[in-house]
Amino acid sequence: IKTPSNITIPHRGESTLHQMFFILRALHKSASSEALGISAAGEEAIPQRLITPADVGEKTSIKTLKEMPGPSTLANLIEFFWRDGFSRIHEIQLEHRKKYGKIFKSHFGPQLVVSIADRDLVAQVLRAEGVAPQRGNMESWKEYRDMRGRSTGLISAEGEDWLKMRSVLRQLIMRPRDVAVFSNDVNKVVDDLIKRVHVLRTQESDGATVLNVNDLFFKYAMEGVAAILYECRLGCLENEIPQETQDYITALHLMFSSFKTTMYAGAIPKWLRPIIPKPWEEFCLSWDGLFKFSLIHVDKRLSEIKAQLEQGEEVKGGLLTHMLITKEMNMEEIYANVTEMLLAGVDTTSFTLSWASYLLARHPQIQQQIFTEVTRTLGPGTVATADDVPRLPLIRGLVKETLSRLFPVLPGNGRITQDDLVVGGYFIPKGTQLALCHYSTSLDEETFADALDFRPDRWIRKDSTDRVDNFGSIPFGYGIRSCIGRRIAELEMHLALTRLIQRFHIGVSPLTADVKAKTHGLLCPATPINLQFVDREN
Ligand code: HEM
Repeated sequence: IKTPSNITIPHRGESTLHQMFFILRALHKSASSEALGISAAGEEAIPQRLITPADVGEKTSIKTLKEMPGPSTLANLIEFFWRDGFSRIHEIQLEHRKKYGKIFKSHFGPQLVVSIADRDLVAQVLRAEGVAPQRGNMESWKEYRDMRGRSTGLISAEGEDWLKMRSVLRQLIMRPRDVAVFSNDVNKVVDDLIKRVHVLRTQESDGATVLNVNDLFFKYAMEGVAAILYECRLGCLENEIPQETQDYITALHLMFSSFKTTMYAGAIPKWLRPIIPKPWEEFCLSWDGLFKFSLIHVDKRLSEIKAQLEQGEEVKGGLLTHMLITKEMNMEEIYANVTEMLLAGVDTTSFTLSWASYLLARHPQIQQQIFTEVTRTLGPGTVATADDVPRLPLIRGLVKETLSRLFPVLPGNGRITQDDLVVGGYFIPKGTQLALCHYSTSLDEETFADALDFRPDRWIRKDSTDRVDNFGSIPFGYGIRSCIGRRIAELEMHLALTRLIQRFHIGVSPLTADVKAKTHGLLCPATPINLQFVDREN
């Protein structure tokens, strides 16, 4: 980015920052219906505006929410609080889909959630979205920001505020070609990932095993996304991690590891906070840590830019530089957005890489096919860039089969309806919290034959009409409110997996039994994945 010399750089004084947990938050909130934007009329609602079946192509007569099947409040309480349903949200989706059908309702205290577990109904809901869709209730996020005088970012913002920031950011990182320019930066991080594999495996007696690969991929994902967002390196993959980076990791872990606690931060009414202070305190503490880290890095880049301008030098840079120079967002909005993007971009990417490596290790023949494709396409030892990825359909298929089907890291998503709707023959009043059940749709045999099989080649298109992607698997969401970091995440995953497959034969360590998934905000491994990385002969 070239900067005209007359440009003034804003300083802080001038301006006022996939789990995942969007749907979990909605599911677990016990805030009042009003706060949640649920229609006051609730289940018994009579349409304010007459919606005819023809509006949505329905042929049957419209039923009310009261007629919709679903588990009772008591059954839900037992499921979630007694049988630890929080860690089995994905399995519960499948069970409820089987028991109640494509669309069913659940009560969580005063909160009504309508779950949609069908590809076509999900499509109908998302296609009917307005200009600023709402995912779920973000009151606790907003409360923290108001308390500290911070701005909302893309995840937490709504309405006009969201629309404004989204329109800035979507110009910058939504298309593959926007992020292709980061190939070299990401590849430098991949170099360090490979070096780290070498270091870690020497620490084990077989000289091949990397214990708990998610720890490695977490550091890779954080380093990769920060290289793009902050335009700097954090040292996550070094032997000695710098203290400020370590502090950030602690804050991030606090946010996710004490997931239930931080989730309850929003669920526990304010008047109960003096009696049960811990959830809210931890919630604030972890946000403090996340924001602090962003402030350090954004301010550092700002100082560098100012210094360059003072020297009369041309300012070149990436995403952050662009945001700082164009001033399309104020400083608080920049802090909030990089903070929320870093938060959204690390665990989502690292769990997907862990699951993809695990699947490769469990399926040596498929791994060999992918290796053959990579070697034939790139030639031995060539480092892939974003431009090569379209020529590596099995690498893309590997990510899709992992993320879009077997282990969708966000097993569900949410929407609050912004208009009265008829879905699946039921009238759903404006303001209803919907849960879109991606885990169950991604395993639906009607959409994916042999749905439980790991087949990256199912994603290879035979011709231009042969579209295998559809609403049965939308791991990054859909439409105007879909994941803004999708292309960044894909770049990081494609480049890392290609290089790992080129360099190593990945096998399951004898220390690893069958690894099951559990929901902990995101769909993550229930036990550590330990893998062997054996050098391939080139
Ligand atoms: C495998 C990796 C990832 C997955 C599966 C994922 C998935 C998702 C999903 C499902 C949503 C909600 C979309 C919707 O409601 O329709 C979302 C939103 C979001 N994601 Fe990601 N994500 C990933 C990586 C990233 C990365 C790397 C970043 C940032 C660099 C990021 C930033 C965001 C943000 C800011 C939002 C909120 C967008 C908005 O509300 O406008 N994500 N993501």
